[in-house]
Amino acid sequence: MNTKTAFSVIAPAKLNLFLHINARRDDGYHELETLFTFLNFGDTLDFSVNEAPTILITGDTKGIADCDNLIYKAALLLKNHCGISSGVKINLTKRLPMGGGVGGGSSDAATTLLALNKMWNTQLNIDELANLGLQLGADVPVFIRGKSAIAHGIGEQLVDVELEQKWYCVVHPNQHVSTAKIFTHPDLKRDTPKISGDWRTHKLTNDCEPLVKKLCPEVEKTLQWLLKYAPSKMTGTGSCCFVEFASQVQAQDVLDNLPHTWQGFVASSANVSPAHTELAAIFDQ
Ligand SMILES: C[C@](O)(CO)[C@H](O)COP(=O)(O)OP(=O)(O)OC[C@H]1O[C@@H](n2ccc(N)nc2=O)[C@H](O)[C@@H]1O
Ligand SMILES: Nc1ncnc2c1ncn2[C@@H]1O[C@H](COP(=O)(O)OP(=O)(O)OP(=O)(O)O)[C@@H](O)[C@H]1O
Repeated sequence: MNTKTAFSVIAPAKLNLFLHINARRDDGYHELETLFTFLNFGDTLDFSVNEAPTILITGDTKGIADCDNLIYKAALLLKNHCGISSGVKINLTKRLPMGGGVGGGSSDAATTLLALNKMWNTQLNIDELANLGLQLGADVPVFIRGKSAIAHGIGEQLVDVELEQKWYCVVHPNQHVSTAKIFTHPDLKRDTPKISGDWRTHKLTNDCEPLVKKLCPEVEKTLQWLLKYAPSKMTGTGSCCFVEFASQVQAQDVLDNLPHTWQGFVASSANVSPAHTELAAIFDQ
């Protein structure tokens, strides 16, 4: 049951509908141009009061130590930033593949910040939460702001866009791709010019795709297999690949035919993050 002391919230997946890398900065991060959308599919985080003043993480933590878990880090960051004495229990049901390019860890962190800001009544505004989130990862701010957007900078400068709702079949080829490994690889293409004018009229690619295909033949195989159905793309630094359709039936057909060695899911896109929609239903009634 959802009450204000015990409630569940989604940590949705994101897709990078394109991802251009424009330059490497002096601090090692990369200047990007990328289009983010959210999916109605993700992890579930259950929040409840902890009588002790500690942050307790349970569930599918898959061997991630508490001190490395982005959920724990997000809760601790907000607790320390706002001088909160309360604790919290957070249970994770993991559905998003780790190292899959669908932003699972970043989304878990963002949902934690958004939910605890309500539960602890810390009243930070979205800009403050996004700035805190950026300390945890370049992808966290878009999940905090919760709007489909084109991102610049390292992914934190966001301009909202309205996209048509689509259905996606997202396939995980059972490969973990390290974001850091791709961004430090000498063969990564890092010189795509910034888009001038309307992005919709440009050739939109994922600059990580050629390198990830080379390093990870299973990703190449997945992209090839998906081509039978529709133009296939990779999200983020991989390993997940996806195809886009107007209808759920078309996306489900791909999933139904998926080779057993891979996993996948079907989801629709949303211009507003489902985490925001769910939190509003719990707290803003
Ligand atoms: C590739 C994307 O998934 C696209 O949405 C994100 O930019 C990655 O976001 P993220 O996983 O939250 O990234 P972080 O945890 O901040 O960084 C992971 C690794 O990627 C590198 N990184 C990340 C973002 C960026 N714009 N340039 C980078 O070079 C960082 O140096 C780091 O080694
Ligand atoms: N709650 C969490 N969920 C998933 N990964 C976590 C979490 N906390 C820490 N991590 C670490 O973060 C790493 C990246 O996980 P994540 O699932 O966000 O990758 P990703 O989808 O490729 O991300 P991105 O698209 O943002 O690069 C994992 O390999 C794991 O070690």
